[in-house]
Amino acid sequence: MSQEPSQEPIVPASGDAAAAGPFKTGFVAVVGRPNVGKSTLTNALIGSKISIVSRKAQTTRHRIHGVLTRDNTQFVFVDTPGFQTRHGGTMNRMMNRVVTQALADVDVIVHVVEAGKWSAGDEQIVPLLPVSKKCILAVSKVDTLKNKNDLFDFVGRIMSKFAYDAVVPVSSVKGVQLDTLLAEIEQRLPQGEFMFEEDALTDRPIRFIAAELIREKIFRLVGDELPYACTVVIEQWDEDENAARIAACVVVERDSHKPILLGAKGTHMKRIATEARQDISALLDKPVFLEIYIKVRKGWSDKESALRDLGYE
Ligand SMILES: Nc1nc2c(ncn2[C@@H]2O[C@H](COP(=O)(O)OP(=O)(O)OP(=O)(O)O)[C@@H](O)[C@H]2O)c(=O)[nH]1
Repeated sequence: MSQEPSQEPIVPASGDAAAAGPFKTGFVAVVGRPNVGKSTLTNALIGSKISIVSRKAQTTRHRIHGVLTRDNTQFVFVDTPGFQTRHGGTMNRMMNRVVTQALADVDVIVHVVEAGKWSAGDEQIVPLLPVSKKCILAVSKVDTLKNKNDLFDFVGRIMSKFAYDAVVPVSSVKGVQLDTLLAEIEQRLPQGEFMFEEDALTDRPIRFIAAELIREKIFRLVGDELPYACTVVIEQWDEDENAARIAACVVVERDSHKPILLGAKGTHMKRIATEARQDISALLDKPVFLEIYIKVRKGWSDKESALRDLGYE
């Protein structure tokens, strides 16, 4: 994605009582194995599921997930794809490279692990954590724990693997300790002027977000059966002030993936399309007509060029 050249630093509007300096700002990466709750946590921290445009200053090579501005602090959350453990091949290597690069120049890393569940996937993340960075261990989904005392042993074992700067047990679903986690991150951000407008949430183009919303529905509904085997491409986008007509194509790897996506009598696909349409409609603030097609493109996830065509870097 192209980046705007740096402009004047942005400071909160004068007259805002909370806005007297010094200001803190920095990049925060939320990492962890798939399914530990990274996206849910990041969204809960930012406080909005859908985030739209409005980056002003500062060149960055990060992909911005969202920006949270609280009083004198701006948290810039950057995207790092899940560390893939289930799927071999080119896709993994590319993904892992992206993770390592993303970690190299952020200010704070939040390593998310799921309460009571440590697996080989988590183990693979530890050597990727740069020792020179501030790193916070967030133990997610604590609402699922039957015995809270088990948490002490669990955390103790993880702390023996890496010198985390802080540990915060959280539940994104129940809103437990999210403020504590933000405070721990904030403490470790460097001083600096804000890089984004205060209401900025992300720099992703709206079509990309629409495709992500569709992909999210697919993963929610059939993710276990279709791990990393599909992507979404927006093929048509006609929008006027009254409505948007969108055609999206879901690309899967095998013929056998098609019926999984469709579900019995098309029920899965219907639900995916309905939920995605509602979200995109809320995002655009107008009615949306959404058509979703399925295409089979054999072996696409193992071909770097095909991946690039589909928008992966
Ligand atoms: N009970 C409970 N479930 C949660 C919580 N946070 C996330 N989940 C669930 O855990 C699952 C995975 O959450 P995601 O946020 O998609 O996890 P992720 O780490 O971003 O996953 P990848 O995209 O595969 O890397 C979803 O079904 C969430 O609803 C939580 O605090 N409590």
